[in-house]
Formats: sequence, C-alpha cells, structure tokens
Amino acid sequence: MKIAPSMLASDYTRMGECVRAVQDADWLHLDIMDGHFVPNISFGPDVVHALRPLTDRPFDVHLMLSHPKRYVQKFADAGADILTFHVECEDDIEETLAEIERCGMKPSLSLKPGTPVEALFPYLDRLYMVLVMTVEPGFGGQKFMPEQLEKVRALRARRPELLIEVDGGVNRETAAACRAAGVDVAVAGTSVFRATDITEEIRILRGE
Ligand SMILES: O=C(CO)[C@H](O)[C@H](O)COP(=O)(O)O
Ligand SMILES: [Fe+2]
Repeated sequence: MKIAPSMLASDYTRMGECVRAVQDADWLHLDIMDGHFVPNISFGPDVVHALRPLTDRPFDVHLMLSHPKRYVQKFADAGADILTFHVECEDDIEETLAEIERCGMKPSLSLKPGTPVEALFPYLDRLYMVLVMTVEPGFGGQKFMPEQLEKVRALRARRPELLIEVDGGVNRETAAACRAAGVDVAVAGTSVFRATDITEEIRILRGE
C-alpha cells in the first residue's frame, strides 16, 4: 500500500522542512478547503506551487470545494499531478473531469461517508482513481470509520484495476484493515506528522 502524507497535519511555520521529512513517502497529499463545501479553510494553489520544487513525489491534490471546476487550471499550473474533487460538489461532474483531462492531470472523484458508492458508478471509466473518505471531510485527527471499507470492496469487485485511495484516520491499526480491504493508497496526516520517526512510521503504515 502506498502512503500519501497529508500536509494538513504539518507544522505550517516550517512546511518546506515537513515536505522534506516525508521524502520517503510515495505521494504528497494536499487538502484544499473553501469554508463552504466543508466548515474549514486550509490553503490554496500558491502554497502548492511554493512546495512543488521541494520534492519529486507526485502531488495528490484533494479539492473540498463547492465549485472545483473554476480552479482546475490553477492547480495544474501549481504542479498538481492527481486532482480529486467531490461527487457532492455543485459543478457538473463530466465537465469538471473534462477540464482536469484538458489540463493534463489525472482525474479522481471522492465521496463523503454518507454518500452511497453507487454515486460514482457512472464515472468509473473516466477515473484514474477514487478517493473513499473514511472521516467526514474538513478536519484532520478524526476517528477512522471502518464501515467505509465496504465501498472499497464494492469498487474493487466492480473495477479490479481501479486505483483506490482512502483518507482520514489512518494509523498503524486502521492501515492494516485498509491493506486487507485492498486499498492502493492511504492518506495519513496526524499519524505521520506526530510520529517520533516519520520514515519508520511510513514503513509500518505501508505494511513493510
Ligand atoms: O481530507 C482530509 C480531511 O478532510 C485529510 O486528508 C485527512 O483528514 C487526513 O488527516 P488525518 O490523517 O489526520 O485524519
Ligand atoms: Fe484529504
């Protein structure tokens, strides 16, 4: 299982050092919140752009925005590789996927815990990845919702080749459940950035 540390849990007074501290991880996860789709505000494309030269890891950008389509080009310019937005957003899903493809990024869709997995089915053929939320989006440090792994199993059964990511509450214990459910990539914020040995923690989360 790949690990994508979430910069939401990093020390914002030394973000650059935090990026270098997770150099051994597979991807870097960047949470973008608009204070409308979720009740929190994080950071925007300028911060993503500033961090881009510090690592060669893929940038996995998670948009928690009511209107993601209007920001797609900005995140492409900032250096995003994979761009995830939510199926519950207010924009047209097909048009937003087309805009992500037009900008040369890999398209991905996410869903909140309360949204049935069937909501993603019409779009699976166009997706590089699906991001299954294992907490309510908006904040780090929440408790993992194990029942959400049913969605991973349903997606895996329907599309064996689809890349599946989970996000929220991943730690040593819940990472083992994710690996058993067939998760390809796990986002981990709090567990990675609060670890005394970050490199070792990433290895344990991977299951190595
Ligand atoms: O999208 C997110 C929150 O909406 C974050 O990526 C997620 O919560 C990671 O933080 P933690 O590992 O601390 O749960
Ligand atoms: Fe996220």
